[in-house]
Amino acid sequence: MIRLEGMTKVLRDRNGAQRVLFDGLDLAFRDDVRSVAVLGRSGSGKSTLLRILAGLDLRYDGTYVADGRQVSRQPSAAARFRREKVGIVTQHYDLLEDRNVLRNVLLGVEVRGVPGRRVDRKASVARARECLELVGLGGFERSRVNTLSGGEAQRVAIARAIAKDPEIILADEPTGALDEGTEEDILQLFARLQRDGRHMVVATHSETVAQHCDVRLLLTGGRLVSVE
Ligand SMILES: Nc1ncnc2c1ncn2[C@@H]1O[C@H](COP(=O)(O)OP(=O)(O)OP(=O)(O)O)[C@@H](O)[C@H]1O
Repeated sequence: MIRLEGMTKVLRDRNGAQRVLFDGLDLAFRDDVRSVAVLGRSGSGKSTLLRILAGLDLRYDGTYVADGRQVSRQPSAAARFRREKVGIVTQHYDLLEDRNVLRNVLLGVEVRGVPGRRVDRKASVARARECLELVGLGGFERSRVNTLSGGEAQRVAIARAIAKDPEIILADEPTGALDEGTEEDILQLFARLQRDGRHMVVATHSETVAQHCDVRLLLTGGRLVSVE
């Protein structure tokens, strides 16, 4: 489903010095693998890797293939790929504070809308409500985003990411703000999405989250290595 080959990315720090973040990194899902946990020290590049997989960061060398097709580094093609295939839970949630919870999740549903085709607003609202129920936030539809706790905001971000039923779900520390019970509920939801055929890449520092993934990889020295 997802394959990265020889991915190299070089950064420049504030002083203009070069730093090789990814150095010929390879990543491939075996047929039986639905979820991959990416572990690694702070600053090793986990979020950057997810941004590349999402088609948000296009400045790298190497090959990225998803669903048998090379993902273009041309911005509009990458945006189309993202719109059609990817749901992403970012580390800082990136919710829009001027919209209520329902409208934030609706952004995830309607982003898949094909340009020129009318959006079925009623069906979109029903889907957004369903996703809020799935993350345990039924009843929060009208809440303002800036009144939410960290864990509630994180679950809104998860609801938005899964709302369009994407083939690839990318999640950056998706349970970092959740208590143990809520984390377990979200991990069960992720397991269900995988049983339904979705693929996930999860960046995490949590051993619990990593153990719920099929494969665990450590990002170190600019490459991914297998860990138990
Ligand atoms: N646009 C950029 N320009 C320069 N450096 C960057 C840029 N984006 C990220 N970095 C640097 O790249 C490194 C990797 O960052 P990234 O956020 O991917 O790490 P991470 O493994 O997700 O860290 P954490 O576990 O703390 O979230 C960091 O040292 C960061 O400062």
